[in-house]
Amino acid sequence: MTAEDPTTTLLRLRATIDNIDAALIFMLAERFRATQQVGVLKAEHAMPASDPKREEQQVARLKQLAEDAHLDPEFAEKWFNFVVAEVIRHHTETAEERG
Ligand SMILES: O=C(O)C(=O)C[C@]1(C(=O)O)C=C[C@@H](O)C=C1
Repeated sequence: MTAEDPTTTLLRLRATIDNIDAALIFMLAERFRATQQVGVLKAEHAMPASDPKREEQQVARLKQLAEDAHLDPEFAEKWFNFVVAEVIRHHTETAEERG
């Protein structure tokens, strides 16, 4: 069996990366669609934008999942905190608009 040409290998791997990046964008869009509704619910019922206890549970769960998947748990936590900071920013804006 002949080895694959390095350029072909690179292109093949990049095609996989592109598919995964596209899936991540769709997943993130769905997540933000859900959190947008949470933001409206919270604003309408005068609930606080953030819920640190819930975040603690999410981080613990995601770090365990990351470990199981051989992904750096610290990276998983950083990713989560980055996304949640944006969600809280949206919630705060929604509360200001509706409050
Ligand atoms: O579950 C909530 O209460 C949300 O507002 C969603 C969410 C999240 O993005 O997962 C965001 C902010 C909260 O601090 C906790 C979780």
